[in-house]
Amino acid sequence: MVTEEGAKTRSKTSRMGLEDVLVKTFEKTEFKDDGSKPALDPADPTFVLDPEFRPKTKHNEFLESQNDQIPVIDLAPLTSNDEEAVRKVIQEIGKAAEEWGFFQVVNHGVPLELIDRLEKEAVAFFTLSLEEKKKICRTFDQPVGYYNAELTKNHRDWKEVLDYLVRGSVVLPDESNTTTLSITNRWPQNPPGLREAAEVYAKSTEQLAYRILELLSQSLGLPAEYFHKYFENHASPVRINYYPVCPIPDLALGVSRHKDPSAFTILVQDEVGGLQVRRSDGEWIGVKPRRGAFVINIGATFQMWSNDRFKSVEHQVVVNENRARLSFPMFFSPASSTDIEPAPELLSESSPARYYPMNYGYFMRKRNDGNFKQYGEDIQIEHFAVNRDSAYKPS
Ligand SMILES: O=C(O)CCC(=O)C(=O)O
Ligand SMILES: [Fe+2]
Repeated sequence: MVTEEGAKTRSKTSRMGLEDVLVKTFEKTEFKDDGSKPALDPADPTFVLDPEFRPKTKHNEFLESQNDQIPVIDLAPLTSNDEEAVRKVIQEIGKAAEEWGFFQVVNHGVPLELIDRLEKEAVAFFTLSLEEKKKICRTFDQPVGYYNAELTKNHRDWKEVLDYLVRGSVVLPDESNTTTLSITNRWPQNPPGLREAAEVYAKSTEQLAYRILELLSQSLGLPAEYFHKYFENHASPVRINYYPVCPIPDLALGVSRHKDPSAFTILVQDEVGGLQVRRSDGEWIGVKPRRGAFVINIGATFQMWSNDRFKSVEHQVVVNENRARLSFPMFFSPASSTDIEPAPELLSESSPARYYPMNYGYFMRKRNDGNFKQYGEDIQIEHFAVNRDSAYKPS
């Protein structure tokens, strides 16, 4: 429900461009200010999805055939001097980004202990009382911290989150560059070790993200550092997702179907399972948990940069009645001032640009507006497609 207050804050949001910071939106529904309630109330009808959006397969159902699994890519050769093996990794990554838009990486250099440590701290945090967690509740002026009322594509998610920025803080200009907004991570007092575990995890994941960025560029035949310049002021968020046990797992989703707007997302999931990817034939394929592996998925930004060679693919999260689930996505995103367009080096007469340039900050703002049904269309990069009769076509 969007209240009058929600409408007010929405326009404030547009003005400030807060969405540039967080990939997902915030403060779209009001908190029930009742610390004694569970963080998610199964009696709340907003969790019940229309039949067409409900999950078709369970969190722990996976197809057996290897051909039905998203590719698993071993990054071990990157630390060797074996150029041929590195070339093979680049090729595999490019192929996975083109065919699936999703892949897993192993031997990636992020120590397993960092993941285990963050999992332990995250469980300690999310099992605190709602009242305690809400002490660092996300607000408009500080869109980082705890939240339990997120919508994805206008559907309520069965999840709690703790959002923070990889680089700790960011100063954002507003649209007219006259005022700035300073956002700084907010950490709970309890558990005392969460902050450090989260910060170390973010730094280590950021290094891996740069490595993946380079490999993706190389697979397109571009220099490894081609896209680095867009990330100098990146404000990529990490999201600690906690999906509590859900008494209505056939009716609700942890995260409804969506595509990420990031360049790509780099995610660790625990052993419970629940992430599902929509294959080109429409089938939802479960991503089998692999201890310590990172799941990488191409976001809208890289699809555009690659002029549709890479695919940004829909995914969703299925919850279950027996076990809570954790996942830690980092949405590796360019600075909000970046204009995204197909890389000119990839274009030719026979392969012209499929998109008009799109400002990343603008894209994020519009995505946010789209989450309020009455305010805006839920835009996708397709709205910037050259052959579409698009409202966003430059005049
Ligand atoms: O929890 C997951 O596995 C995926 C979460 C996700 O897709 C998102 O937060 O955008
Ligand atoms: Fe996602």
